[in-house]
Amino acid sequence: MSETRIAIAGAGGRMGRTLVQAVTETEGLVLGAATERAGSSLLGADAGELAGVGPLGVAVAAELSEVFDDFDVLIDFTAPAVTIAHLELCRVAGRRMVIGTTGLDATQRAAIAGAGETIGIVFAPNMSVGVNLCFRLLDIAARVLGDEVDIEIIEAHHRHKVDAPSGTALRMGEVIAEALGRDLKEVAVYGREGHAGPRERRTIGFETIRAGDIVGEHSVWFVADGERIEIAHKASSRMNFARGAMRAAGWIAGRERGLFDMQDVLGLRAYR
Ligand SMILES: NC(=O)C1=CN([C@@H]2O[C@H](COP(=O)(O)OP(=O)(O)OC[C@H]3O[C@@H](n4cnc5c(N)ncnc54)[C@H](OP(=O)(O)O)[C@@H]3O)[C@@H](O)[C@H]2O)C=CC1
Ligand SMILES: O=C(O)C1=N[C@H](C(=O)O)C[C@H](O)C1
Repeated sequence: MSETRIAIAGAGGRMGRTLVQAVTETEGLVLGAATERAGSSLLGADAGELAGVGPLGVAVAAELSEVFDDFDVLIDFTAPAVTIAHLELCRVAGRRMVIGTTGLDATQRAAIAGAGETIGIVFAPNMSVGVNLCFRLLDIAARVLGDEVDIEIIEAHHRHKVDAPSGTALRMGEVIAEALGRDLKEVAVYGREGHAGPRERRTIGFETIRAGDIVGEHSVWFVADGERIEIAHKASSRMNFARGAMRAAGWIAGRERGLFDMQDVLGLRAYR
């Protein structure tokens, strides 16, 4: 069987470097291309050297259009505007995508859904198997505990993270709200300050911590009078996300079109 050629966008970033390393550790995948922003000091560097795995013979390019002949699946963990620009290029060129970027607005998410009618896309705010298992556990907890508990979602990330709450925390809120028949847009409360008033049972609270080098921590509290259930995930390495992205890339390589997430890749929908 032939290998799937992977392109990594943002190959010099925190996730980009980890993704390049993960490609070299994954059977059936090979690095075909790597990109960085135009003007970056990293252009022309060997992507393997940047990732600390030794030379791979793939020079970092400034434009995706320069390397279209060199890859089958683009893995994009960059920034919303960058991802959307890449999306349009991949849609026209017929290249599949794995998108891990968070912080996209409703219009940008709709663009991804639209492109899924033409190309295969896996789009997920967290590619770790553990977090995706947590999504299923949260669905069960919310259905069992229902309106008898107050629900709070607490997330912590490194000081460089630019979007808040994290994409994972928001997805956790969506999973819980859907299980409870609530609309997250109506019940979400983001941080509290001043005279916030007593808590309303149906609200779902979000608290955000940004500090140091925390890779990514999420904790959901279901609090009743006299007991508290916590469902928590703590990432101490970005390799968990990268390995999930590799599974997604191998999986989407075999699908012509459609928008999917990690629940599809991992077969977790069967547990709903
Ligand atoms: N789904 C998941 O499992 C996970 C998702 N994420 C998400 O991934 C995204 C990236 O996170 P992280 O790696 O920490 O961020 P970084 O800022 O470290 O990486 C982003 C990289 O993209 C580069 N870049 C900017 N513009 C372009 C362009 N036009 N073409 C190619 N590359 C470009 C940046 O370069 P420069 O710095 O020079 O601008 C940078 O190197 C975030 O949205 C984050 O939330 C993170 C971890 C897991
Ligand atoms: O920016 C990060 O680092 C991470 N972002 C993702 C998110 O916003 O949920 C996933 C992970 O927690 C790391």
